[in-house]
Amino acid sequence: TGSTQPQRILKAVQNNATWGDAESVIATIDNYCRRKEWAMNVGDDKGPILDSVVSEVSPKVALELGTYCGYSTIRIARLLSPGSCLITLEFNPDCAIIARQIIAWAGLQDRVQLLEGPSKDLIPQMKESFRVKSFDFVFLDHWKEYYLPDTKLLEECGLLRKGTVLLADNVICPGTPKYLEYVRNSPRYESCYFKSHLEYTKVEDGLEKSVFLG
Ligand SMILES: Cc1ncnc2c1ncn2[C@@H]1O[C@H](/C=C/CNC(=O)c2cc(-c3ccc(F)cc3)cc(O)c2O)C[C@H]1O
Ligand SMILES: [Mg+2]
Repeated sequence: TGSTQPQRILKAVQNNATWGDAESVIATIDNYCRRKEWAMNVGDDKGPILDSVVSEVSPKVALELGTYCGYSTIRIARLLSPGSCLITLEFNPDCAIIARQIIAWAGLQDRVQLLEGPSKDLIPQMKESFRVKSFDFVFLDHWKEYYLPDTKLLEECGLLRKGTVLLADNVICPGTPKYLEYVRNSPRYESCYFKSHLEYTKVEDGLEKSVFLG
């Protein structure tokens, strides 16, 4: 039986990246996915936009929906100030086990809490079980049809506060029409679109930044 894509990405990191060096892990994954095997990482075109929004918000408590191999987890966590934390949700155990190793290779395991399970089960546990008051920043990059229901769930659970920034990947490709319609038309959000490209391609894609107004 062959290897999985996450296993191959981990091997590339172990063979090419410097232990404890997040930048080298990011560069290794981008090189591997651009030259050898496309993978659904936010990538090196949209990545700097993610970086700039995270740096602007400088969140104390951040949430990521959809870890996959941990590429965007590392992009976000490397920018967090000490004492801040990123909670990332992943329901596929095979992805989770790989992501934990890639996050550790980058030396960021102390700032990241990877929780295994579906977002709809984990989000309602955030206050009681994970002692989260509210999130300062949320990165949405999981199955696209879950962006809208999970945003509504975050609202209902009181996990968004005045000024919380939501940043959504893939609003053009594959596309998240119901989510876009919601955040662009709801009076409770101030939204803007950052045009870019689908990772490792020339296809248009972009990130939607939406500030919750309370
Ligand atoms: C509900 C829920 N809870 C927890 N983890 C969840 C979850 N839904 C997915 N996940 C986890 O996130 C990851 C899934 C991410 C889904 N992302 C995608 O489907 C995705 C797809 C593309 C894409 C674009 C053009 C093409 F031609 C083909 C693909 C590009 C991207 O950047 C993507 O994020 C892995 C999965 O186990
Ligand atoms: Mg994506």
